[in-house]
This record gives sequence, C-alpha cells and structure tokens, in this order.
Amino acid sequence: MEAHAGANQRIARISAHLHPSNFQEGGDVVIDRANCRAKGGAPGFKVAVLGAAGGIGQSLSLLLRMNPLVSVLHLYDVVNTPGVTADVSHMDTGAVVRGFLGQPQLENALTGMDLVVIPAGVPRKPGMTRDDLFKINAGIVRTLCEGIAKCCPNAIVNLISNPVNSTVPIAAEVFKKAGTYDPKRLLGVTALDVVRANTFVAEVLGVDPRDVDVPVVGGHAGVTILPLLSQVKPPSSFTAEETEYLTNRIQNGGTEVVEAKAGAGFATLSMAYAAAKFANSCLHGLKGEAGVIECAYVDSQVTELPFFATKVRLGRAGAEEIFPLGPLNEYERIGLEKAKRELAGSIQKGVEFIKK
Ligand SMILES: NC(=O)C1=CN([C@@H]2O[C@H](COP(=O)(O)OP(=O)(O)OC[C@H]3O[C@@H](n4cnc5c(N)ncnc54)[C@H](O)[C@@H]3O)[C@@H](O)[C@H]2O)C=CC1
Ligand SMILES: O=C([O-])CC(=O)C(=O)O
Repeated sequence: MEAHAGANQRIARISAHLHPSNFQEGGDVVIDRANCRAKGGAPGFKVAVLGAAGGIGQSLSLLLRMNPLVSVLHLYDVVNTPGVTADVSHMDTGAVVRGFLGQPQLENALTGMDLVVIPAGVPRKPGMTRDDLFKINAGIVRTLCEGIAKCCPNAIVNLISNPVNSTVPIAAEVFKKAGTYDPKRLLGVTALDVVRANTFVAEVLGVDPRDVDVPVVGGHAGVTILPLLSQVKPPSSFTAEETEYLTNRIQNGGTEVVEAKAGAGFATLSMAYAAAKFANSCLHGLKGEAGVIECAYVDSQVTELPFFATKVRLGRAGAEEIFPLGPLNEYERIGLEKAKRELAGSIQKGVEFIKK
C-alpha cells in the first residue's frame, strides 16, 4: 500500500515537471531524472545550447543528446523550449535534459556549464549577406555572452550566430569588459565550411568524403572563407578550373542552400551536423585527449588581424595551440589578401559595437 503511494507520488512529480506552465513560473528544471526512480546521468560534460528551439538548435540538441560525453544538456531559447525539451527528453540516451525559457532563466541555463554552443539569432533570407544580420544578432550575442561571463566564465564557447566574423570579436569584447576573457575558450564555428569543403573535394576526386581533410582558413563569409586546396589530405592536385569551381562552391555553400530552399530556410541540418562534430571535438579536448585538431575562428597571431580561422589543437583549456597557415600557392596568397581586407572591417565593426 505504502509502496503504491510512493510510486504515485513519483509519477505525480514527473507529470508536474513536464507541464509547460513550469516554464512560465520560473521553474527551470523541466525534465530531470532526479525525479525518477533510476537516477541515470552518465559521467560526462555539461553542455548548454542557446537558441535551442531554432532550425539549427533543434537538430543540434538531438545530436548532442546522442553524444555519450554529454551528461547534462541545457536547452535555452526565448520561445518553444518546453516542446523541444519534452521531445528530446524522450530519446533513450544518457544525458539529463533541462529546458529554460526566456531571459529570466538564462542564468540557470548557464550555471555550471563546461561548453556553451550558441546558434541563437536570426538567419538571412535570399538576397541578404551575413553582415545584414549584424544589427539584430550583435545584441543577442552580447546579452548571451554577458550571461556566460557571469555564470560560467570558464566554459568553452562555440559561437555559431552570424556574422561569425563580427560576433566573435563582440563576444571577446564582452568577456574583456567583464574581466573573464580567455582567448583559448572562445571559438567561432567555421566547421560547416570544412564539412562542405571535404564533401565537394571528395566529389571531384571521386573518393569517400570521410577520407578527405581540407583546411579552410580566414573567416565565415564569402571571400573570407579560404579553402587551402594545396594542403588537401590525401595529397591531391587540381586543375585551375577545378580550383576555381571548388573555391567558389565552398565560399558560396550557404547561399547555395538559401537559394535551394527558396525562402523556406537556410543551412540548418548540415550546420547542426557540423556544430555537433565540432562540439564533440571540444569535449574530447576537454577530456584531455591528444591530437584533437579542428579549424576554428579564434583570437590569433597567425596574421596581422586579431581574429583568424586556422587549424587549432583542442585541449583541456580550449584552443591550446594555433597552427600557422603553412605554404600557400599563388592562388591562395591572392585569396588570403582579399580575405584579410574584408575580415579587417568585420572585426572592427564587432569591436566598435561594444566599445562605443
Ligand atoms: N556559423 C555557421 O557556419 C552558420 C551560422 N548560422 C547562423 O546561425 C544562426 C541561427 O540560425 P537558425 O537556427 O537557422 O535560425 P532560427 O531562426 O531557426 O533559430 C534561431 C533561434 O534563436 C532564438 N533566439 C533569438 N533570440 C534569442 C535570444 N536572445 N536568446 C536565445 N535564443 C534566441 C530564436 O528564438 C530561434 O529559436 C543564424 O544567425 C545563422 O545565420 C547558420 C548556418 C551556418
Ligand atoms: O549562409 C548562411 O546565411 C548560413 C551560413 O552561414 C552558412 O550556411 O554557411
């Protein structure tokens, strides 16, 4: 009889926590195995997704919940997190999932996190450039980074929100202002450019994309996306036409998807895949594994610019080593100059947004 009553109480507790009204009442913990008989929760890292209810955020949350290195997954957005959290929580994987809705719950979403992934903000529409998103996304990134500086200053940050070339400098300035800036922990996510480059190069070579590794340096917009085809692994040579075709296609991969979706969206699925892959590398780095290498847009001394994407080695402290560009051919040297000219302005714009 008593056991029966206990079970009923447990069930009532779970049902109450699942009710969407919890989100409006400021109760942030929604789906938490602490309420269940089996406590669950494998050892691992605590990861937050900010913008979790969006096109990228939803698929990314799904993929992160499948990652055995994630023990706690916090899903934060200004809309729709109750539904996304309930949905993702039904997956029979290990991580505890908690949802957080709206600015008043941002601090709870961030407290104690090891890794914060940010796909929050508006995406572009056909005809827009990534820079057209600056006005709205700059303010969103500032607010979220202020929260990170306050609640989890030691977390690794994976910044996806566009324009990445400017939002990373914005985040850096926010952290500097707060006195928490550690350049190694702030990573602009350019992984989709690498994923695209590997795919398109593999198509041309007629090989499996999983066997291809293309370094993509610079930034994440148009000519600032610079694939180094002379450094492709396995070593390969390309004709001038192939080089031109591949460089253009990699630089305009985002626009290719925006146009194909014809107003109904932008790259969300491939981006979620790329972000999950990149976050996974960050977690392997945090675990202390050796030889974890990815391209990322970081605080850098590789060029005269304060931020630049190159290969980095990920470790317990974040981007522990930043690799030089390596030998470039003439085509790449010209591309590099173009990339730097555009990047300089984008970086300046981000810095001024916080300093003004
Ligand atoms: N770095 C990269 O390679 C790529 C970056 N992106 C960028 O990622 C961003 C998100 O894209 P999508 O997911 O497709 O857009 P989306 O509009 O589908 O989702 C964005 C989400 O952010 C949320 N959001 C807005 N303001 C917020 C705030 N203050 N706090 C928390 N969440 C907030 C929205 O409610 C929405 O759920 C865009 O800026 C897009 O340009 C997209 C593809 C590739
Ligand atoms: O093109 C966009 O706006 C989204 C993006 O950054 C990409 O797909 O690379």
